[in-house]
Amino acid sequence: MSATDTIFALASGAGRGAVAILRVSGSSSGAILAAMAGRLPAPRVAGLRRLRDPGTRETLDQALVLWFPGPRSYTGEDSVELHLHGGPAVIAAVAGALTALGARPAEAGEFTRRAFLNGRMDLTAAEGVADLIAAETEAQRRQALRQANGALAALYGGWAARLTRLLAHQEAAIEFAEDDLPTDLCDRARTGAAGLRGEIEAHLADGGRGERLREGLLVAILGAPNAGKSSLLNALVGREVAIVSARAGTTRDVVEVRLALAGVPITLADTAGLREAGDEIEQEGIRRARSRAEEADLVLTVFAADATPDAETLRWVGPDAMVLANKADLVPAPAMIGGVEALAVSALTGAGLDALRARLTESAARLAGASDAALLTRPRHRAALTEVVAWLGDAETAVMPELASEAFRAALRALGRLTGRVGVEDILDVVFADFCIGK
Ligand SMILES: Nc1nc2c(ncn2[C@@H]2O[C@H](COP(=O)(O)OP(=O)(O)OP(=O)(O)O)[C@@H](O)[C@H]2O)c(=O)[nH]1
Ligand SMILES: [K+]
Ligand SMILES: [Mg+2]
Repeated sequence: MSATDTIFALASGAGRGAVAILRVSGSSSGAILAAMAGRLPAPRVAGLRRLRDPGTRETLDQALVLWFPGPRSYTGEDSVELHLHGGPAVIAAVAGALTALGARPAEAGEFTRRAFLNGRMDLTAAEGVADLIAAETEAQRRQALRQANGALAALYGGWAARLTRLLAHQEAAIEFAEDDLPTDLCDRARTGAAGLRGEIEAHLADGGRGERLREGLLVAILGAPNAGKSSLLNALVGREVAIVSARAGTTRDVVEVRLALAGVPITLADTAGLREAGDEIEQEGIRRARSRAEEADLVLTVFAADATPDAETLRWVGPDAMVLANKADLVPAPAMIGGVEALAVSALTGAGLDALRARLTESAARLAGASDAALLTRPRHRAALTEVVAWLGDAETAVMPELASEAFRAALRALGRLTGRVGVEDILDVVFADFCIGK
């Protein structure tokens, strides 16, 4: 598999459709299009063409074709789009012709990988493209689109440029210590490092919202047997997803449903009622309930209003929990449980469920909702930036200019791994631009 092959792939969804789009990229794209369609249309303007089999000259389809000469294409290479009639036989015939003309099927992500390699986007933008395709909700779409359009690339690219400048200053201070360059270069680098570190730390202190929005929230419903957990799950999604019965210990496995609130995808998990008794199977269910609750971004801790709060469930009253007093139709619900305000609800009558939905929506928005800021979205981003912060701290406290220099270099490498680009040439450019050393 060579990166210089001409590749093709179905860009539209698989199966029957009105239109199917085959995308071709690589240096032979133009020649392949000419062999199949005759005259090339003007760049980036759709043209109607008969596509012919290169061997038999049989017409395979009448198609709209587009010609994108590089570098002004998605991949940066010469590219072609074929808008075909969307039947499987048409697609297969045209794909066969493309193969006969020397193109090969693309691997997963290969178009975007080429776009990255050709400098059309940085790594974070490429990730944004992947997220955009995977986006299930409005808020996810917005976040992914922003990243695909280069919001993180711009932010991190700006930091890399500043870091490069700091390194250049530091290097100049070492190299030209005898010359009449400003003697406070080291101090300036140190101050600059502290400023940059502060900005990156502020970016990191986002409560994990971007990552949570990308992955979706996990909300676990926890409580004693018969508190009404499964009834609540069903009432919240408006379907009989989980089995409800008057027998304690009905739910054994974790039952999960997907929903979206505030544009945030949520997995709502109903779990086995917490208690010491029960058979082996129920105990395994309870173990799973606890482990799901531990992973959860938010726990709905459910008590039955007509029962004394049990110690087992009271342990799950905390800062990441929302306390519910269910069965409020039976008795007046306590205002507080375990020292925390309890929301009175009834899965049976639906009372309080609107308030619960509003509280959940609020939490979803707070934990992961859409933001105008460019948020980091992957653990990879967090790890790299945390490393940059540590190196900047080292640069600030370095006892020798050479050590500060090394720390700046390491910070730049970490940032370069994040965006997928960093070069020594950049550093040389800045040194010469800033100080006119050859003069
Ligand atoms: N009156 C009243 N009954 C309810 C309410 N919610 C649930 N129930 C009843 O309480 C019983 C238990 O409900 P479930 O939803 O199965 O309770 P659970 O917490 O999932 O129970 P386990 O799965 O056994 O842990 C059923 O008979 C429900 O009909 C409510 O708000 N009011
Ligand atoms: K039950
Ligand atoms: Mg249940």
